[in-house]
Amino acid sequence: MGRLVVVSNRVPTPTPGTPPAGGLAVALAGAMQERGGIWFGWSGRTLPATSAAQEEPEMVEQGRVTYALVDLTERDLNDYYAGFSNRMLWPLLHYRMDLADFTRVALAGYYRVNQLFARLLAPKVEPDDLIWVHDYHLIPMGGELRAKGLTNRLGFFLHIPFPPPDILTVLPNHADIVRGLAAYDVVGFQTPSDVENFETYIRREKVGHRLSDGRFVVHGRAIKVGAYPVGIETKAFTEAAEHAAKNPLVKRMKESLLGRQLIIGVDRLDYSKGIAERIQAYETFLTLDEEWRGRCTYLQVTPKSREDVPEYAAMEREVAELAGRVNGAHSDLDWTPIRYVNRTVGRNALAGLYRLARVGLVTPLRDGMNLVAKEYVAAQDPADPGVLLLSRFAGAAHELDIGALLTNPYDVDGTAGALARALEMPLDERVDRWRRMYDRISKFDVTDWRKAFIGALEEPERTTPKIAAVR
Ligand SMILES: O=P(O)(O)OC[C@H]1O[C@H](O[C@H]2O[C@H](CO)[C@@H](O)[C@H](O)[C@H]2O)[C@H](O)[C@@H](O)[C@@H]1O
Ligand SMILES: O=c1ccn([C@@H]2O[C@H](COP(=O)(O)OP(=O)(O)O)[C@@H](O)[C@H]2O)c(=O)[nH]1
Repeated sequence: MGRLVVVSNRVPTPTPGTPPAGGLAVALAGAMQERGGIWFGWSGRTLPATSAAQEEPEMVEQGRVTYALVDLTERDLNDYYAGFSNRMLWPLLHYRMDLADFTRVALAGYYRVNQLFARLLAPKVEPDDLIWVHDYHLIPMGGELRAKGLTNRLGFFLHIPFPPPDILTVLPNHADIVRGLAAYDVVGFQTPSDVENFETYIRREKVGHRLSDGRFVVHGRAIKVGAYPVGIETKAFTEAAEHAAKNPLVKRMKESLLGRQLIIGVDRLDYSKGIAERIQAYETFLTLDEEWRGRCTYLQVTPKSREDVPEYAAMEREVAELAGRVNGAHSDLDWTPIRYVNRTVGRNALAGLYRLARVGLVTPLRDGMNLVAKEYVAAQDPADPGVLLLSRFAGAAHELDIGALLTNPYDVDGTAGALARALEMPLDERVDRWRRMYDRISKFDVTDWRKAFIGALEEPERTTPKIAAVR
């Protein structure tokens, strides 16, 4: 069996005790420790803009994983990460054409960093290694590795949505981006809708078609394309929640509630997460359902994210002002409706907070998957579970629609009504809904996800991803 070489922009720096806030790092960390191999990517450090690019990655061994970490210059990081990845691809792939900002300078930086990564990684690769590249920052990486003569099996997984062609074609270089995907042997998306959008794109743009055996021909290469919804470490997360009552943060939180029902939201500070719309829905709920005033507390945990991107700085102000205004208008001397916290909470405490909460509010405007939704379900007490209020536009809704209360986050009044329904839901209905979701995330967890994708990469013709059997 060849080694696994994982490539992703975000590599959790192997420093014990620092929780990675971001689903990709969370999903891959366990999988990497279990299988072992090389994890290659950005170190999280920057070099001054005038420095030369790094010539050799820093190699750090930890357990079964060797981390190969590359520092980026400020200029490279700005053009590739803050620029093309997060001001063009991120908004566009989250259906936000209004926020997309395309510049040739940022595009050049995107290709420059992909070339740098390929140049530094290629010499470390052995002939039978499996290479698995992750996410929108690194789409051209496969083509760059092929250009260096690598014939290894190459897989790519997109953690964020793949939008319909009318949106994708707003990207001036959409044709090159899709040609980049054709360099891989397996391309994985989060949901069947993303696969459908990809198929519609290649058909409409006349660059490929689906074969009768299910594979796709794209730019003349036969590749496997499928939905591999990312999971969580369900069992470990449940155990963390069971033991979290002793956690000092969880204890303090519980005591401070004074018997009120807890509503929880946990999201990076990102416009895709619909935090402002969620706060508005909560305000509407408090206005319409006056009997709940003083009887519930909404905790919104929101670590800051991508602060160098102007749209994120703008929304940081917007959300803080909104939370402040709602608290100003509705607080009482002994009650604050929203606790808005801009800090990262560690995994164990988070598990305990989810378990305390009667409602998990997960209402993104658009999200590739959303691991918080699955973690909330995993953390619940089977005898008295909470209710997941989930946006129909989260990838997780494809799996958790069997038990969650689905909501349209653009419909503020509808979300407010769903919140009241969640808080008032009788125990037997809560148990029934939760059980169905819990079964699903237990039957298909992060290990199954990794095995399904790697199985397809190792034996593309013969492997049927487990997900196909479950749905
Ligand atoms: O690395 P950052 O810029 O700090 O952002 C954090 C991660 O955000 C995105 O996560 C996505 O992957 C999750 C796991 O598959 C998924 O549940 C979520 O819906 C996605 O938004 C991004 O795609 C990652 O590359 C970032 O590391
Ligand atoms: O304070 C926080 C906030 C978030 N997270 C974790 O960050 C991940 C967020 O992943 P998700 O897929 O929900 O969204 P993303 O941020 O990747 O878009 C989840 O595992 C959360 O538990 C965390 O550990 N601490």
